[in-house]
Amino acid sequence: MRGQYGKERPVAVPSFVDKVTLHVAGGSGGDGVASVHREKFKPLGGPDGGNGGNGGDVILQVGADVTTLIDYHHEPHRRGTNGAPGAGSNRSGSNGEDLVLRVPDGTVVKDASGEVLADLIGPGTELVIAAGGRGGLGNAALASSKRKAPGFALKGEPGDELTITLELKVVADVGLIGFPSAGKSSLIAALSRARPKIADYPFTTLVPNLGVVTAGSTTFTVADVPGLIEGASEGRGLGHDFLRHVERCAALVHVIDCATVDPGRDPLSDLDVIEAELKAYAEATGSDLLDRPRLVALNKTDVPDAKEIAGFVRDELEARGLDVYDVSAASHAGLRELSFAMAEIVASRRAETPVAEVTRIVLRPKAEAGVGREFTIDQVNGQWIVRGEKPKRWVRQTDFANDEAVGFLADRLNRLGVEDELLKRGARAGDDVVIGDEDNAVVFDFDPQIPAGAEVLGRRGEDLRIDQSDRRTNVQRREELAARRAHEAEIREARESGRPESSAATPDWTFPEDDPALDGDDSDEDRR
Ligand SMILES: Nc1nc2c(ncn2[C@@H]2O[C@H](COP(=O)(O)OP(=O)(O)OP(=O)(O)O)[C@@H](O)[C@H]2O)c(=O)[nH]1
Ligand SMILES: [Mg+2]
Repeated sequence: MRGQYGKERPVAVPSFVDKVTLHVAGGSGGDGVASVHREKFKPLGGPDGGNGGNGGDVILQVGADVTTLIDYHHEPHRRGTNGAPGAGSNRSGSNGEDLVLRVPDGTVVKDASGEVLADLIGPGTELVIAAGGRGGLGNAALASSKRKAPGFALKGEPGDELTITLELKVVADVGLIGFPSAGKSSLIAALSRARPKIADYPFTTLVPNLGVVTAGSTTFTVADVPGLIEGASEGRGLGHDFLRHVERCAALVHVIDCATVDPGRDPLSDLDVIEAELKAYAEATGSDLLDRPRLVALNKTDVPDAKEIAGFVRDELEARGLDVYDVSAASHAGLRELSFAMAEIVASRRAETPVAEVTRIVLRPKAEAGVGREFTIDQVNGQWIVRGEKPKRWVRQTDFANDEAVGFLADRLNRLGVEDELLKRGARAGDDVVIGDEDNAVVFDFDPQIPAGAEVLGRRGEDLRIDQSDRRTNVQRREELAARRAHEAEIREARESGRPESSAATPDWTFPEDDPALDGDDSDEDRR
């Protein structure tokens, strides 16, 4: 819509949004880089590729001054900033910035299936809803004594990505409940500075209004929710949706219209209808709403007939154990007593409940492979499916265009015991081994004979993976070295004396000079 001067005219928008669907994604981690230090007269320096920065998280944070979710209604896609890639000369990429999404107190976070992930209460409370991806290691960080100049780097990982719904449950101390047009909005307007819409037709209030009331030394909040009618708990009228707003309240006030001219309605039956709705709601949702103390405000007593009706029902209500107040939102009669009664309940409830501490909630991915295990292997349709956080992550970090990087992945998987387990389970060479997310899986040919890493390939005839399991001590190494020297001397002697060397040519042991099992650094790169 364009106004007179071509400017955007403000479009009417709902001012209170209490339920939104949001798509959140952590920033991607930056790629590590493979680079070799270059200097004059030193053409082949060491690896100096820096690490990629971590992607930024998406964080939900309760803000004391935030009252609606409307911003997310307008912009439902949010993501953290990506980490920057590493660079040569050991320069790390910068980390992506976290994206902090401020939400109102009382925001319930659910996943796409409707499962509650968190209930965010108390200003400052935070939830890391989508973690950023880790940056990949550069080749400098991947170098080790067995892999002096890696020609590859790890890729940054994508951040978590998920669809959530945010639902606002008003966190108020006192909830006003009652039939449409009972005068709930009028009452909150008379008690506080809230200025809700008031009209003589039902369902004037469509979303809750909050007001702040001070009585004596207690300051508390009062929520005016949309009118309830019979069947509300089954979705009639405005339905379930707003009953959840009174769930958090310490006390409920029945606002009863004593001036109604509707046939078939009177204060007692109105109260019964509302109570039945609360009960049905509590049963359907498992809420403990029925435990809340109740007050009764017999409203509109400025109307003579209404004052009389209020007098008739008072005894009956008190006999039910209820605290009853004659009030008039119009003349403000009885409001002082009512507000002090509310304050008293609120104060005693506050004294019982300790102040909620500011919490930071971090959702960790559930251990996919089960407790205490790094991975699981299942056989499905003739394929071997390897599941586990680490294998999945390592696959994401691998640059499959680089053979050395693929070898490094195979090395890591073997160190974790994947190959051993596959052999144990009866996998044969040529079988498909699937690792990774369903839609992002990588299929390998199982080939247990081929040495894993590119550098491992450099030493022909040795299967280093066998040696890895039996770590040798330095004493053993020295002994083996001495044995090898002796053996070489034997061969030399044999050559010099013209004897055939065949008998001495194949020692029955191997001596990798650079045994990967002796590198203490492997665990560190595996943890990334
Ligand atoms: N005479 C009189 N009229 C009142 C009083 N309180 C509210 N009303 C009138 O009752 C009508 C309904 O008032 P609201 O405050 O909008 O009622 P509500 O309970 O918020 O209604 P919904 O939002 O539709 O559920 C309006 O016309 C008010 O002016 C009162 O104390 N005395
Ligand atoms: Mg209202």
